[in-house]
Amino acid sequence: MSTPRRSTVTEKDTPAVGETPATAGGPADAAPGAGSAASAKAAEPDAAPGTGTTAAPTSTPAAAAAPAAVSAGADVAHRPGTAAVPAGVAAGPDRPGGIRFDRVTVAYDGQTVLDGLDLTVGGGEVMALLGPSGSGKTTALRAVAGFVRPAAGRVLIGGRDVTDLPPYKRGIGMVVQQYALFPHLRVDQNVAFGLKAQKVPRAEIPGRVAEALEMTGMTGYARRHPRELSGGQQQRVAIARALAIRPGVLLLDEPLSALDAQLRSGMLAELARLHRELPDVSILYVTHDQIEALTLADRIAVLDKARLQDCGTPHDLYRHPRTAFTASFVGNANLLTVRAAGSGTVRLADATLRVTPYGDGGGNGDGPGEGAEATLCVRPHALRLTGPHQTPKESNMLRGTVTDVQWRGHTHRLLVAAHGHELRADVGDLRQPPRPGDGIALTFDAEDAVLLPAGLAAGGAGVG
Ligand SMILES: Nc1ncnc2c1ncn2[C@@H]1O[C@H](COP(=O)(O)OP(=O)(O)OP(=O)(O)O)[C@@H](O)[C@H]1O
Repeated sequence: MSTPRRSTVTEKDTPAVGETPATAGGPADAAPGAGSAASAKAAEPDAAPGTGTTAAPTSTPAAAAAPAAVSAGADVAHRPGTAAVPAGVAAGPDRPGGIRFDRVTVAYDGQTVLDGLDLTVGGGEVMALLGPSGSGKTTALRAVAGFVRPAAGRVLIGGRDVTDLPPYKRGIGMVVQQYALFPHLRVDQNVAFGLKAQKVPRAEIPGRVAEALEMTGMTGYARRHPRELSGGQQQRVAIARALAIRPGVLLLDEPLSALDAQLRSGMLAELARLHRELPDVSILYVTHDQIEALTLADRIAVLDKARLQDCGTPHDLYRHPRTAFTASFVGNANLLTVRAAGSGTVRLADATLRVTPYGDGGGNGDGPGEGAEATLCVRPHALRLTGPHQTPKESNMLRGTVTDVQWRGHTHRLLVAAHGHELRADVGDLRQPPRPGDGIALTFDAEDAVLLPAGLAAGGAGVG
């Protein structure tokens, strides 16, 4: 997979990206049902009318069957005409094909839920959309699928403006959390569904179904019904169905969240393998699981409150978050309120700490003036345990009192009250871990301490 670096430029700076024809195997003009696995989250009640489908299953693949109805549903965004269009913060890698959000704004009943999204998913790239609940991730995906119409902006797939095209003409495959298989159809029939709708020649269909089932390891299950499959197997069938149409773009909306932890990790590896086998397929992957995003994505786009907050490679976002929000959402972070003290140092209560200043690797622009408040991001694993009375050569030492010790198998997570914050430190599996009440000292390197604009720093943040 490609590993382009994060960019702060807008699309204007990279005009060719996403504008050239797709190289992926997706049909440019798929027939109805081409996105046969294309159903929005669990069900698309608003996409169902007029589809001529048979009874919708509990986890309705309504959209799969009903693409044409989308433009008429209540789901269609109004055009308020007042949508803010902020400058984009990301540009994609320079590979043709893929998806381009050209300042896409989506509103429901006049309320903007996606605000001027300016983002490119390069040809063959895996882009994770990561963000808290309600941040607009699924809405962005649905704008690509054609289930929601932007109030402003354009969506391009493979360089072609698809904003006004119905879903079935977009050459997309889509997989959602709840599998959305037709319960009354066998596995092979489910997989064949989109191909028939796409009017693939009858003689070709068995081969295409077999190919998709093989790719997903489901060859032996062709004649079963969904109820005879486990959740993981059903999701494989849903993926097979999406792949059978040979889409140029694969949209995955929390595809693993209905699975248990072990299955999730297995399926994650499967998805990575599938992507290696289909290097031209661009994947947009909606998740709020940072591990999934870090594992699978070439780049991660972080959304919050309807806006793109940051975009970059997993490593870049993790090592050099630009905002406290990104730092807390991509990986775990201790976020400490500090004051700039000049010459690459900050003050945290009575401690002076050497830090990575703004702009060093992270592109945070000008640093805070001396005495100004800022946020310091230190990852839990960057903290090293040392004795309370030691005076190491490096200046970055925080003294505190252990408030809790959690054994996590390969690490001990220490919670430490220090300098007005509760720090989290992941310090390896200790033979003799400290106990609550013990005084300890933690040290860290300046390059592991990233200075960020002030904000979000009440005693640390992050998940896990
Ligand atoms: N059909 C709809 N009508 C009105 N509002 C909607 C509709 N669909 C989504 N919204 C609202 O749009 C906002 C963004 O929703 P969206 O589903 O895109 O968020 P998300 O980031 O995918 O969240 P989650 O992680 O919980 O799925 C939310 O406030 C949601 O309530």
